[in-house]
Amino acid sequence: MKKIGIFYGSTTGTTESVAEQIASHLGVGSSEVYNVGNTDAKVAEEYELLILGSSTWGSGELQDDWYDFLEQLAGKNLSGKKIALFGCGDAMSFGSTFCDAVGIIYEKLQGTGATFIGTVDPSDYTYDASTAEIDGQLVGLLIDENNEADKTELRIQNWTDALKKEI
Ligand SMILES: Cc1cc2nc3c(=O)[nH]c(=O)nc-3n(C[C@H](O)[C@H](O)[C@H](O)COP(=O)(O)O)c2cc1C
Repeated sequence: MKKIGIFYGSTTGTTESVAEQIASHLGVGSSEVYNVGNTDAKVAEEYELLILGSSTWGSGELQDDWYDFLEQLAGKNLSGKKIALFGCGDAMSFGSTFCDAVGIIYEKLQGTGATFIGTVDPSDYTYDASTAEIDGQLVGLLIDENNEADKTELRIQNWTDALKKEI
């Protein structure tokens, strides 16, 4: 198994909780789970697989703590590393910007040389639009604790099972 670091930004704790659940499924210790609000992006260089998670705020914007971290990360050479994305959002109240932060991170890190893994079939979701959907696939795991909390556990289980096969 490759060395995995999980990096999240979370305003009310939802994405933090999902990050912890992902860690537990992948056997990643709590010392490898980082809040981007108090972490130097240099830490990411230590890992072979970066699992990056952000909730979406405003109207389709990154969670606040992500801005600086993402800027720093985007300036790095991440060739040879893999990146898997996840995010939390609300498909009922924000159906046209559902989990857009995931799409923002995906776009921003395109020039880093990293390989993205962990795409998800969108057919299990109902939303109007999301920048996380590219070419008919979601570029990461989307979680909606506000409306579909009952699906969260299985979504995390399926995603982490699939990730294990890609790493
Ligand atoms: C003011 C406000 C704006 C939001 N904007 C969006 C949005 O554009 N898209 C979306 O999918 N969710 C949006 N949400 C929902 C949050 O992303 C969701 O509640 C998430 O679980 C919060 O995660 P966190 O506690 O980890 O920050 C918004 C919530 C609030 C209160």
